Amino acid sequence: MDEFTLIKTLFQPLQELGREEQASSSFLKKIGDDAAVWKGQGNLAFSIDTLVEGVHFTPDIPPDDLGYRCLAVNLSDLAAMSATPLFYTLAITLPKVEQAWLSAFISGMENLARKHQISLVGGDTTKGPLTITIQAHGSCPDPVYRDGAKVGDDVYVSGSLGDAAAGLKLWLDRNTLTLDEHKNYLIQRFHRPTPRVELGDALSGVAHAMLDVSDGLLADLTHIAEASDVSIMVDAHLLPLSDALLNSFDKHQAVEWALTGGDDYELAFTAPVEACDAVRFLSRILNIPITRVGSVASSNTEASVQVKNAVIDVTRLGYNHFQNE
Ligand SMILES: Nc1ncnc2c1ncn2[C@@H]1O[C@H](COP(=O)(O)OP(=O)(O)O)[C@@H](O)[C@H]1O
Ligand SMILES: Cc1ncc(C[n+]2csc(CCOP(=O)(O)OP(=O)(O)O)c2C)c(N)n1
Ligand SMILES: [Mg+2]
Repeated sequence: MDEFTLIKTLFQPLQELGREEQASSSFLKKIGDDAAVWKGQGNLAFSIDTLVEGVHFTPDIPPDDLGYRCLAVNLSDLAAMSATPLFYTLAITLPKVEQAWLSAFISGMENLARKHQISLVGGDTTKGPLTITIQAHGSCPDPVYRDGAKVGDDVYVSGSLGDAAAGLKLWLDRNTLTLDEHKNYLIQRFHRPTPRVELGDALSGVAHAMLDVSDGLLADLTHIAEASDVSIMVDAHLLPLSDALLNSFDKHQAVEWALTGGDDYELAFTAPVEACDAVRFLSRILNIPITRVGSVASSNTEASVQVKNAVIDVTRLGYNHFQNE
């Protein structure tokens, strides 16, 4: 059973058991998007993600980068809902308590927490194989879901794609390479992704559907296609590839990573053609590149994502825990 079948068949049924179902509907969204949305005093979005040594990061990642990364990937999920982060909880499992390592880990986390002015409000600490789980909570007056894509929408992504997958490769091979400025930039993009919090917030009322790119652009856009019952066409010629990536790897490799590599934590969203000026304006005032990479078509058969002009054979759409199990 693959990751998403497992979630759908085993975990999703548990979402129906809440007391609130009988009273009035207090959740705008439970399982199935980048975060759940609770409609209390204003909407609260909350999202949880775990990072496991050897799966999400290598054992020798600098601990300050790890602290930063753990919080960043969770804030990215809030951004993808157009939520503003408020507070977070942390569950950490450590093989041993090493003071210097922990101080560095905390400083990396603190760096990002200060930037977004969010406090840690609870958690859990245990001994065992290094694993970090963060639940991030945010206010969400006007959430953007995955299911709102409309036929004719343009499809956009923030920043550049493929950098993180390249960064992982370089980090693994670093002892056999000379690391120049470009290669160090790519490693940094893998270890310290930038959650697009301000952009996610600003896209509420503009984007029809949105998510963050964690597994790979094609895998993640498939979630929008399925939730919205549309097909998405991505033009590989339009993919935003950084100078650092193009300077360090050949074009085929760059395109493959941009389409399927994952770990970039950029936002992918759809918006109506009329919103094109608004998107351009946001890109300029926030100083974040935003690139149109395709469009939304009706799904005559099955909702899916197609790629044109791919210079590579697309054999997998992205990362999937338990793929082929
Ligand atoms: N063990 C679980 N129990 C309940 N819901 C889950 C579980 N694992 C994943 N989900 C839900 O499934 C959806 C997809 O999860 P995931 O692919 O991890 O999203 P993301 O890429 O945004 O982190 C989300 O709504 C998430 O909350
Ligand atoms: C050491 C290492 N090997 C491989 C990867 C690649 N990788 C691992 S998990 C993953 C997908 C994102 O993780 P997931 O747990 O699915 O995050 P979510 O989609 O829930 O945000 C990717 C691209 C990595 N980040 N680190
Ligand atoms: Mg997740």
